Amino acid sequence: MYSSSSSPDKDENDLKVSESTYKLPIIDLKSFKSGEDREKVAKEINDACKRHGFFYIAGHGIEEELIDRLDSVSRQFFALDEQEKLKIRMELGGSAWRGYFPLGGELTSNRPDWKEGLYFGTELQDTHPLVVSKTPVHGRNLFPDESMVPTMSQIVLEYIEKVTQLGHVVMEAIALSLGVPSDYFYSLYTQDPLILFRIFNYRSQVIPDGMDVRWGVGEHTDYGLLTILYQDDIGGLQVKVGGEGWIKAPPIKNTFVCNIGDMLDRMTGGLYKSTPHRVALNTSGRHRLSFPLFFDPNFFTQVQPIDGISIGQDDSHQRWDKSNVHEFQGTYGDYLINKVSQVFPQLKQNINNTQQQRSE
Ligand SMILES: O=C(O)CCC(=O)C(=O)O
Ligand SMILES: [Fe+2]
Repeated sequence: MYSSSSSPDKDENDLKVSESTYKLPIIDLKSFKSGEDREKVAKEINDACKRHGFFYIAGHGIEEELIDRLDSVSRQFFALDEQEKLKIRMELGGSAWRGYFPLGGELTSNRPDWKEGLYFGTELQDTHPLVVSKTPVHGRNLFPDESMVPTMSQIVLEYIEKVTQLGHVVMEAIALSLGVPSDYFYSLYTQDPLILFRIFNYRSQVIPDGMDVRWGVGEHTDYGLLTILYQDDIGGLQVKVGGEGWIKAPPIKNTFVCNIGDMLDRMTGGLYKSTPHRVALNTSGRHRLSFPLFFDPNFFTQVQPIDGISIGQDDSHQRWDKSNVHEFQGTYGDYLINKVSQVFPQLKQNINNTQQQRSE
């Protein structure tokens, strides 16, 4: 999830990406989940978040078989004719912000990203009060016809459910890593978290002449608390770590990549930074699939700094979006919609239309 980036012209795909032995840490959650060694894991998370804002998690308990099934139905979907895929295009999802967007349908840095994708979130029925009241980014998912991609809906919903549970566990570890009670985030922000889930396909193909495309996804930070990303074996994710420049975050079997978002940066007064990242153009000859799940504060909560943590310094001059996350006033929903409208002007339009209909 991202908004427009500064992406200066000198930022070519392979420029200054360190090939060195620098590695992001892998944190094994097994002993945290079993309760055996929570302090050790909390300490590792503390180090990782202070240094990079990115880490891998192993021992997460999500079955490989579920991920394989998700990968397989996603490939089936992206292999369909464009016409078929467009039957669930995002415009049909309205302000719920769900559905398919084609290649070039999302802008970063006012340039199209070289990816197509599917947008999902927590499944809410049309009768749910938040759907009845047309709350943005809440609603029913759009799935391909069962005859086209059998079982995709069940697999996606099962994956969202399980990775959301994992998100609660990682947030407990993050709470302990900050010296607050393990249920700190749950009790204040994530009892009913905002969950958005994407499936991206970064096609490996030559960019047509005249199209100004530089990245799979341009430089950005994520907006919420925690992103849990599964990526296939192709690679391309790059992370900007302080002092080191851009480094690669390659796929590691049986792990997820986690990174913290702007709201955790805000709550920790910048102690845990939301770290910029981007995805290089895919030239591997095979499609690259990635599956980020955004585990975010409840839409209606106002995200405040943790008691006792000093208010973060204004770092907007260094940030890709030139904004100051410490200064923001409003709910998480306000923050999100404002950001998202920059990449999907159409969503803002849908929300405005909905609000207008409501007031008529
Ligand atoms: O596809 C990836 O590896 C990363 C995607 C990403 O950064 C995002 O969706 O926010
Ligand atoms: Fe991201």
